[in-house]
Amino acid sequence: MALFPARYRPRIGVGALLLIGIGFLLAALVAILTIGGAILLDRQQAHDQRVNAVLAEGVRAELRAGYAELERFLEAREPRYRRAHEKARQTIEERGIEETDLEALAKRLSEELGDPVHVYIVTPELRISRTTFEPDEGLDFTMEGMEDAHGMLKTALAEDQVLIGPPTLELVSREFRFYTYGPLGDDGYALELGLSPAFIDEVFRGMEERLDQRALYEGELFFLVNGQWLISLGLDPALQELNKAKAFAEVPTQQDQKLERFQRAVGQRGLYRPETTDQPRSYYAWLNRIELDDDGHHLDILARLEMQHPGSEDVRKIWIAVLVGTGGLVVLATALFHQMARRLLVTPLRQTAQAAAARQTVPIHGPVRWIHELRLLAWQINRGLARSRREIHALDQQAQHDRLTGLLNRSGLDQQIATQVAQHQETGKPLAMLLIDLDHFKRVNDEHGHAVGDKILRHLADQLRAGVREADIVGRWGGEEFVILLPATGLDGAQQSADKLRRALADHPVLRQHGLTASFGVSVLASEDSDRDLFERADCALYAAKHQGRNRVSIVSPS
Ligand SMILES: Nc1nc2c(ncn2[C@@H]2O[C@H](COP(=O)(O)OP(=O)(O)OP(=O)(O)O)[C@@H](O)[C@H]2O)c(=O)[nH]1
Repeated sequence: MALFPARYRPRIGVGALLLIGIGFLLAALVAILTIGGAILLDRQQAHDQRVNAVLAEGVRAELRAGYAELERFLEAREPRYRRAHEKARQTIEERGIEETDLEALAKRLSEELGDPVHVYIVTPELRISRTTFEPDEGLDFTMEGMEDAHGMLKTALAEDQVLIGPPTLELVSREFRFYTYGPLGDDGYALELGLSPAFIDEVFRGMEERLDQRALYEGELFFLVNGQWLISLGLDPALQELNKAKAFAEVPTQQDQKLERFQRAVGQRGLYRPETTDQPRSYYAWLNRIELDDDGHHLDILARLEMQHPGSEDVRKIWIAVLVGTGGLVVLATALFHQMARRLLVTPLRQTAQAAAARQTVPIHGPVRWIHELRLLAWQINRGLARSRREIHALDQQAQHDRLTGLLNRSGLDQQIATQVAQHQETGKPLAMLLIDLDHFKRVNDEHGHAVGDKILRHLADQLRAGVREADIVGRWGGEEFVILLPATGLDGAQQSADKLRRALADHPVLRQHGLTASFGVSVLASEDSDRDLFERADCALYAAKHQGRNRVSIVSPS
């Protein structure tokens, strides 16, 4: 059998409702995270592009500034430098550059200038070597690390990769170095090791593959030889004296912490922002790596950038917005769920419980109509209520009726008498009572047994019921004694009715077969009477009828 009648067929269940709600929430979360993620990605890409742009322009500007600074520095030196430079240039031009041997060149310069010439060489291992060429002395390459540098320099010169140009004397090798010539205080002249334009070109060739936009830039360019800090390209104010070589040598130990950051940037080969930096807008970008020789010597080029609006700030703001959005959505969804649960479940359940407690029918409308479980609950409660009403009614009927005759029993009669008395008091209409008792019924029981007695009682009841009006109330008071209430009937009418019944009983075939008759006591309700008064007077009348010989009607009217 189906659980529900067709008209109660379920529409939507609580489970489905929850699933729909959770599905909606998840979909919203996925949407928010997807959109947020897309925006984040977009911003991140925009940020990377901005960084690349500032790198491209910034690095170029850095290089230009470095050279300009160097030139200004050299040009601003004392006239002695200019004179020395000019003299050196003329010397080399006059004699040509057949001698590509640095030692020979330095020696010749020394002799021409009449002053000592110092050669500073920075090796890839960052060892600074100084060799002094006195006008009349030979070369001394006995210092530590000189052999390597000497070899490289010799090669560069041997390959005729030497360039002379103003304002400094530059001996340029395509490999990685240029040399500047300048006065060294009162000690003579110096050849300094630097970087060639060809080398810078090589740097850019690598970089330009990665950088294609231009933007404002503020920062520095750095070189890292074999993973160790070398120097920024622009002239450091601290290095503006001619003892630069000494400063170069001291840099690694002074910049230990900085070096660590660069090394991390090199390790990442990309944009790097130190987590613990005291400059939150500083970035370090790895640009390129140049292999210096076959022995693994290499040079990394790095840039430090100052970003006006660090991308990470932007990204962080978006993340916060996404998180706040998600949190807000969760709060909103919770409030929505709460409202839904209250409207669709809690309130209908509470109303259902109240209706059930008051034994009232649960109305099936609104959420109760639409939600499967509520509908089932309401329907079952209503069905149970209807059943219990029927049962209560049946029990009530049972409690107020006589099982043998089906007439009202004493309890039922009491209730009817009270009702009729109340109506009488209300309407003023008369009320009569007949009290009927079989005569010598004991004899029948004794002679024929109780079963026959019962049968006679049932016949008597039928006869009484059949002999009165529809509105009259017939009941069994107990034993063989019966009561008939006659609403809207006065004493005369009651007497007539009693006479008629008495005759009918006397003529009843079954009663007559056993020689049975009945005595009647009749009375009417007086206005000041209670229920009890009416019955007692009827009982008195019955007693009188019995006493006067039975099979008669006796009347006791209110005094
Ligand atoms: N068969 C049967 N007998 C009943 C029932 N209730 C009462 N009686 C009998 O009714 C008889 C009443 O006897 P009594 O009170 O002496 O009255 P009576 O014999 O009718 O004599 P009077 O009333 O004086 O004429 C008793 O024998 C009861 O057992 C019943 O439900 N069924």
